[in-house]
Amino acid sequence: MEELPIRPSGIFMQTDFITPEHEAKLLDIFRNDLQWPDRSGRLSLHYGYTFSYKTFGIDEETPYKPFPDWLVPLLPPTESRAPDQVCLQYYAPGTGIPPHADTHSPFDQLYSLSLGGPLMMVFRDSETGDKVEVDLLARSMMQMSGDSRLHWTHGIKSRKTDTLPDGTVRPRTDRWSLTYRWLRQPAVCECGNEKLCDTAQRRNGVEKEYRWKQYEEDANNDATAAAKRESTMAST
Ligand SMILES: O=C(O)CCC(=O)C(=O)O
Ligand SMILES: [Fe+2]
Repeated sequence: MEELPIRPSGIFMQTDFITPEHEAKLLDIFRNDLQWPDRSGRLSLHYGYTFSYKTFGIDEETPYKPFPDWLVPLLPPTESRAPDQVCLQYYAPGTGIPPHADTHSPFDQLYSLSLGGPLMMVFRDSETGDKVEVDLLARSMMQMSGDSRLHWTHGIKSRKTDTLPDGTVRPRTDRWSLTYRWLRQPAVCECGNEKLCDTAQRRNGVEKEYRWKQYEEDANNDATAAAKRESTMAST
């Protein structure tokens, strides 16, 4: 994987992680074989361990969901072990995900594989507010580490087109992503960023109710209420 020569630092990308033929087979499985929640907005399916936002550890009440056969060849080979949690998400054209930093303390490495239509992800520096768009091309595997993982938020605007740097307006089409997470043991982060880090906030006694925390709980619960809330959040 190659680090992108941009700010934020720490974004590693491998384009063409799989072949177009392999991708076509996966999209066929996603479209025809999987049981998706029956609602609008971004849809998620979870594999592996479910995370508990009460204990900040594995949710012992939810049984481990083994990785399906189609998922095994898609695990990042650059890590020494398989991820603890994988989330498959579907974005219909116009659907996004609010800006957030995935919770620091429970999770360490973070990867995302893009399939189907390309779109722009927006990274935002939590200190300066600077924004940078990164094009998530089909079949590319991205690792978010360092600043891009800890000190910048990431999100996807809810819109039907993206404007490329050369001015081309590119329509969105159906997109799927796989997000891979590894649990951090012990569940503490030493980055010290009080705006984005839940460990730093807890130590300073200022745990705030950020919208992205609610988003992560929603992603785990797949509640219908979450979809409603998100449709209002995403427009802000
Ligand atoms: O769709 C993606 O590529 C990333 C999704 C994301 O940010 C997340 O699930 O935390
Ligand atoms: Fe994320």
